[in-house]
Amino acid sequence: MARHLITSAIPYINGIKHLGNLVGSQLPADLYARYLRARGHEVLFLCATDEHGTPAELAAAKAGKPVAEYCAEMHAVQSEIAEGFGLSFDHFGRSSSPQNHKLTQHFAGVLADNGLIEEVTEQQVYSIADGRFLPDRYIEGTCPNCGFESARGDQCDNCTKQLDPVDLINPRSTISGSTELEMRETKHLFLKQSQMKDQLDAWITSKTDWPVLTTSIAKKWLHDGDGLQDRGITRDLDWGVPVRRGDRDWPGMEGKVFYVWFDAPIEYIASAQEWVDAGKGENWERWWRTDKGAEDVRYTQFMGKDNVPFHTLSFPATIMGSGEPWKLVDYIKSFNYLNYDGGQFSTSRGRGVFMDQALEILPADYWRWWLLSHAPESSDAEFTWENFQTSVNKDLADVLGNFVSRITKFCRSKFGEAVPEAGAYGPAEEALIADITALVARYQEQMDAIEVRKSAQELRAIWAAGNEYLQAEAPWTTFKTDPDRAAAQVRLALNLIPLYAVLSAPFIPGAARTMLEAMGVPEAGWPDDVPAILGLLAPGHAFEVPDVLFAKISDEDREAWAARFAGTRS
Ligand SMILES: Nc1ncnc2c1ncn2[C@@H]1O[C@H](COP(=O)(O)OP(=O)(O)OP(=O)(O)O)[C@@H](O)[C@H]1O
Ligand SMILES: [Zn+2]
Repeated sequence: MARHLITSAIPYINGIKHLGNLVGSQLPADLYARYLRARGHEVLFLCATDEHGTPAELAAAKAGKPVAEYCAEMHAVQSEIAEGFGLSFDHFGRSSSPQNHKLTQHFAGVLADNGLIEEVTEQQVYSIADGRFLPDRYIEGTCPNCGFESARGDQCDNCTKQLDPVDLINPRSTISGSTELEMRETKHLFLKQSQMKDQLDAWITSKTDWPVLTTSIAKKWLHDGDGLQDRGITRDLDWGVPVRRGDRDWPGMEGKVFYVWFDAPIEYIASAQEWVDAGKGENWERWWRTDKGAEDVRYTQFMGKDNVPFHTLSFPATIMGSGEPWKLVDYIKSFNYLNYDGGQFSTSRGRGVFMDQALEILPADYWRWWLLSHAPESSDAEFTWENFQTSVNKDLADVLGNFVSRITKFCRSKFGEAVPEAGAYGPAEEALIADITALVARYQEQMDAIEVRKSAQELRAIWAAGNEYLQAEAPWTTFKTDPDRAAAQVRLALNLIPLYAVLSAPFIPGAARTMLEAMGVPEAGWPDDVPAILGLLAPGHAFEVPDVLFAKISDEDREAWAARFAGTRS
């Protein structure tokens, strides 16, 4: 047994996540966590909501709520939807937690003590009416390029030109509408990542088994242009972790908060503290401190490609720069993007299918299966309704669902709802057992390597082997001439159901539970010994024919959903 710490990139708080977010972070992390637990390992699987920053303030303002209240509500919403998708977090924390405030301030303090923080004076737009500095997104004006009147300080949404707030004609504050703006000096803290470039480079270079997507992004940031740059880690905002140097004030930094990307990864650690403080576990340090028991922990992170620079460079710079014995990540599994029907998923534009809507349409397992079996690993992937319909109908309904339904119903009609006793296994059965044993070994190999699509392929092959056996041996035909032989065939096929359930549970936990309960073995464990597990259901063992595991998606449903999700969410 090993100890595995698993974290998923923490979803941003400003709305319900789409299927791209899900497959790019939380879902594959859940797959891996469920698999490792099933293999008997000790797992701590953490996630949280990422709650600070300007977009949270803007979303709260749009909803007409104080930002703290908005975040608390959205956290509850995301938490419930995560449960709906079967995401098996040990804790789903909040980056706004007191634990994260304290830890973020602690890291800033030790980084400063180690000479890795620089105070930089900059010019920034200040709104006299609002009494505050304005982040770029809080300034609007006329685009100097195209004349669009609502261009933002960072970009014009009309002509897409990247802007600086000083470029805008007639700039105004989006908070008050005031045009009384001026440039003022403000001080910010910078993390001196450039000083740690060689150390980070050597560390990344040593990770020869990491996905190329992960290391190539890290190398690009390390070496492109002028190389790794220092990074501003503070902002002039109200909402966030107040800048303090450990538990001391930070002169000159009053009223400022840490930049959201500084405190968000620290929440991975704080979430473990929250987990203990919520009474769900003990001793978080044995997961996070190599001087306090974490030296044998294997730490795996999951995220989409845009998060890679922060996890391969900025967060490790924080950890290494602290000089304290915190656990560094051992493996970063990153994903390309899932696109939606010829375009991008987009939260801000409400484009695509969102997690709450998905669950309104179909149970989580349908989505989990499609998303994981089409995970954007080696390249971007695309969700289309045709592809979704085809996969669900073929893999889930025709292969797995049909197998379970066919054999349980046939047994009930000829032998009753108990495993038949007569007959002995012959060469066809021995061959199937050998095949399945080999396939399970391959499936485990892919799961161990976190090759998500390949794992799904191997699992599908295991399901298909059972179907092919039934097709070839046709117990319904055998029964007419040799009922004892048919009994033996049915016995083996019934025994495949718990095996399928346990192997499939990381992908489709709901259907797996239904299968195990129907077969009367709710606690069946991982098939470390496949031939032995295929004797789990002894002759006479009672079962029930389960309800339909997976319904087929009709053309009418597909067309209706495609139409419903063609536009944007209001
Ligand atoms: N289309 C996508 N496909 C796969 N992963 C994605 C996609 N979009 C975002 N991600 C990943 O989802 C995780 C959660 O993202 P987050 O909540 O920060 O939203 P985001 O990156 O702002 O995306 P969006 O603005 O589209 O919601 C991150 O790891 C991110 O890399
Ligand atoms: Zn413009």
